[in-house]
Amino acid sequence: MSEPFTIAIDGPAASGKGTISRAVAARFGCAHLDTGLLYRAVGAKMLEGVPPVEAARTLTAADLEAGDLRTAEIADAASKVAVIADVRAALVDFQRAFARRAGGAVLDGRDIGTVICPQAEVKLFVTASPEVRAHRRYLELIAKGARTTEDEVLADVIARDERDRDRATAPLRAAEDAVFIDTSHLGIEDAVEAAVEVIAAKRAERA
Ligand SMILES: Nc1ncnc2c1ncn2[C@@H]1O[C@H](COP(=O)(O)OP(=O)(O)O)[C@@H](O)[C@H]1O
Ligand SMILES: Nc1ccn([C@@H]2O[C@H](COP(=O)(O)OP(=O)(O)O)[C@@H](O)[C@H]2O)c(=O)n1
Repeated sequence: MSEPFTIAIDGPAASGKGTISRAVAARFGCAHLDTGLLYRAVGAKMLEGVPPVEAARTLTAADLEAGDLRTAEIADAASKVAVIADVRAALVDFQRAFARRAGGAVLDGRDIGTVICPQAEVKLFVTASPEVRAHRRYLELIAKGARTTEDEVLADVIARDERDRDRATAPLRAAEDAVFIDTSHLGIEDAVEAAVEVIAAKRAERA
């Protein structure tokens, strides 16, 4: 992809959007931005005592690589700072510039197809049942040595989805022109193939 070509991938917690995004970026040779990491980095700073809006306005690349941001505690903090309109506003320009870079870009998050890149050439909305998502996230967390239970992870996932769907600014929802991929009964390879098919068809339309 030599011209800007934006692929927006949204969906609830642990639906598989990051896995699909990384694979799609590798397949089409474009850059990938996990926008959840921006909110996680701001959430982590809030837990250290930095006011969230200040953290968002001064975020650096190093903050995105600071330790393990993929913990349950930081996920919860991320969804709390993500409710604050000024936090979201501080992160918009960076995401939009990334989306239009030469060579194409894949961004995954909650509001990419609706707010950050409403003009994206491809929009996907990745879903799976809460139980399937919690199971996958549970396996991921215990593999890293976290002490938790599947019930606890399910409660966290449901609470975070509700906060993300119910907030006033840029709530989690599918864009009207998004293509849905339900990964509840799809393995990783099949989920990636489903996404690749949609993207390849859109690229062919454009050629
Ligand atoms: N289709 C799938 N089948 C089984 N496991 C999956 C699938 N997609 C993702 N996973 C696993 O589920 C976990 C969450 O996936 P991830 O892509 O990080 O989700 P998200 O980015 O939506 O939070 C990871 O451990 C990942 O390997
Ligand atoms: N574009 C985005 C990305 C994430 N977020 C917030 O950041 C939190 C963490 O996002 P994430 O994508 O890392 O979470 P997972 O889906 O990987 O569990 C979400 O629950 C949202 O509250 C957001 O509001 N907008």
